Amino acid sequence: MAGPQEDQKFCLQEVLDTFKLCLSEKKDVYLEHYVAGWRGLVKFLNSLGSVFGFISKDAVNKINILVTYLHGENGSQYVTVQSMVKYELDNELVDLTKRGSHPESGCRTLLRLHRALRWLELFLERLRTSSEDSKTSVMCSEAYNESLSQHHPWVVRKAAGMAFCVLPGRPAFLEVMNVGPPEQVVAMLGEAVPLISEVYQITEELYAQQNLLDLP
Ligand SMILES: CCCCCCCCCCCCC/C=C/[C@@H](O)[C@H](COP(=O)(O)O)NC(=O)CCCCCCCCCCCCCCC
Repeated sequence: MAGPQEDQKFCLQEVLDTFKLCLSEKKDVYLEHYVAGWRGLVKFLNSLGSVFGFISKDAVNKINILVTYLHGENGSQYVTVQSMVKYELDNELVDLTKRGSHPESGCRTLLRLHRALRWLELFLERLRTSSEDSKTSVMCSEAYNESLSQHHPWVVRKAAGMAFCVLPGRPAFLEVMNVGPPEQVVAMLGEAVPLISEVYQITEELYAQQNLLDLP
């Protein structure tokens, strides 16, 4: 469950470490580490202030759904994203075309986080390559418009846009990552972005193969 962890200080290294642990030797994605990565990111979001509360609340809600499966009686089926997809599809536990008796399947829940991971990848890449005076709010909304926003209704897009406006400037933003001087953050981002991108690609291919990219 999302415990007091979310109140602790964010550290980019920790998120990097969890995403490193995500991939098995045969490139399966471990759900436990995937959700741990998201927990770390939620900590970051919480440290930015209550304006982001509606976003972190939704992320925590989704993390908790997945953790409940992971620790539930069929937890062994949820060890990797690959095994989860197979198990839920084989047992008809996914609403495929419209919301029905399985509105909170692991597959549809993870898909929401997966789409947000693409936003993260685009945003962090912009942050990494930006100049000192670049605006985080612009980088954030560009990344959002290229990815996640397509899946959000107008009202959510509007609220997200308003929240982006109060993001701290680049120097303060890099500082909250608790890595050290900006050059060090940039170097760490150089390590983190490809990792995040690989986890994203593997999940994307799996979902595309199984026709799961539009789950309601
Ligand atoms: C750094 C600034 C953070 C800005 C976050 C950008 C993402 C904006 C997402 C806006 C989501 C609004 C909340 C509602 C979402 C739901 O409607 C929607 C659909 O769910 P449903 O189908 O169950 O109804 N949910 C979602 O799309 C999932 C959103 C999950 C967002 C998690 C965002 C975590 C951000 C972490 C920030 C880390 C910053 C990087 C630091 C290294």
